Amino acid sequence: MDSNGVDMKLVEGTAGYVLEDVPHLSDYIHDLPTYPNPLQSNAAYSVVRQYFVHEDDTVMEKIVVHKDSPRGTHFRRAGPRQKVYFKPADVRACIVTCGGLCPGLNTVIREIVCGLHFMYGVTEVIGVDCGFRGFYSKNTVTLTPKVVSDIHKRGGTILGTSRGGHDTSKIVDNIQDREINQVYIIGGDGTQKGASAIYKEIRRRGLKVAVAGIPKTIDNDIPVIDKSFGFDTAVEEAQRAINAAHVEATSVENGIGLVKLMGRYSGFIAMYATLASRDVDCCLIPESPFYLEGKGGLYEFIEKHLRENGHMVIVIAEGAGQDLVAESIEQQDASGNKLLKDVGLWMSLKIREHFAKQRKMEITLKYIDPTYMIRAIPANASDNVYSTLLAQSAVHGAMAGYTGFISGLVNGRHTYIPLNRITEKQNKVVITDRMWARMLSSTNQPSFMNPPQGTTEATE
Ligand SMILES: Nc1ncnc2c1ncn2[C@@H]1O[C@H](COP(=O)(O)OP(=O)(O)OP(=O)(O)O)[C@@H](O)[C@H]1O
Ligand SMILES: O=P(O)(O)OC[C@H]1O[C@](O)(CO)[C@@H](O)[C@@H]1O
Ligand SMILES: [Mg+2]
Repeated sequence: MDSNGVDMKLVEGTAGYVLEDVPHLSDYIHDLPTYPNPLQSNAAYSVVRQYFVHEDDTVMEKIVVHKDSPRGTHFRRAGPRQKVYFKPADVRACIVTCGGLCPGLNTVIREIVCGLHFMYGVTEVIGVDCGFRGFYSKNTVTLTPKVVSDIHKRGGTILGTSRGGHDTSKIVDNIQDREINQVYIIGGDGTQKGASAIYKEIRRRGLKVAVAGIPKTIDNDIPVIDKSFGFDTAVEEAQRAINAAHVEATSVENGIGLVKLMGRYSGFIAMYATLASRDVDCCLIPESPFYLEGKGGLYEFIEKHLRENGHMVIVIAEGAGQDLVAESIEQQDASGNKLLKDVGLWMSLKIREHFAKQRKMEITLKYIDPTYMIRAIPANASDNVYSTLLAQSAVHGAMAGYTGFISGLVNGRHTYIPLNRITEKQNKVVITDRMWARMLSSTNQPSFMNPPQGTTEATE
């Protein structure tokens, strides 16, 4: 049993080989008919040698091994199978998008619709309006290749999205009422927990409905997968804000450019944007606590840096330093996520206040908050390709009868990962790993490891 009380499908082999397999409709519905995969007669694919994925193909989770290491955990390789468990004419698919926006959402929607249509001949695809609650409180939209043909060029999601409103039983009732038999759920960690609940309820009711998740998270906080779609686009867009901060900071005496980037619990966007830019002198993320006052603190670093260089750029992830920003009431959004205090604004006030009080140095600070600008844009070329492949993998998986899975990239290979595996924990920057060290050595910022006594607490 996993921590959510779901049976894990483990297959063990020699030398410590473990396959963490994904559920299949035939696990709980017996004697399901199968059909030849229509791709066999598809003009585009029929010429491709070994187009179908071999039953036994799996992908290793850890690829750095020692001579005597066990072979370890593997995931099923994604891709089309020889046999499918749905007759195309019988498929009635739906797509829903939940949680915050992310570049590439429309591409995933487009490619699920086009993949189903052009690869499998499925014509009935509906879009659920505005997230999970759309299953029972909104109308649906019909999705055809024509409707979605150019949506990948637009940011956001044409279906709309929302937080909260997940009522498993009502959602599954609706799936049953509408005779939907493939559910594609695009969203982050919360959404995939919702997808897992839907899958379990569908299985409890014994329905022939495949549930496929496509992980979406601009924060890159989904574990196991190499990275989430839209992440690169967001990092790229963040460069524009950092460049502006740099231009502002270098154009005045003792200029400071402060940029706040997304990252609720995970600082990947801030870390990668910093590494990409090289103009950043200090990067602050939720995983690495910092302090302001005293020896080794942020103020000391700023002062020293300004004296030596005359300007500086600071990038802060929205979830960083939340313990420092004093406020009494903790608030949550509709999904139960902690509502963050505006650390960027707070920090800009604190730095200004500190230097004004100290009277040693006059500074000019410009605060740039591009929060929503980095996620409300269309995917760049590489994220478009990535989103396309994730969507196609999800379609192949659902057609092959797999369920309760997400399609995800593991060590550069497309795989099917059990839903429960990615909802158990969040992916975070490990500050004892080499990537954080690379980042620190690019900025030369303090590690903030040894706060002097009495300076770590909220300062107001
Ligand atoms: N534990 C859970 N069980 C069932 N549904 C959940 C759970 N957590 C969240 N959800 C539902 O999933 C949807 C999206 O959740 P949330 O707002 O946390 O965004 P997310 O998918 O984590 O995306 P992101 O955080 O990247 O914006 C909401 O409709 C919420 O009700
Ligand atoms: O304002 P919203 O839509 O709730 O989204 C903000 C949150 O969404 C995220 O981008 C995750 O999708 C977080 O980084 C951020 O805290
Ligand atoms: Mg989330």
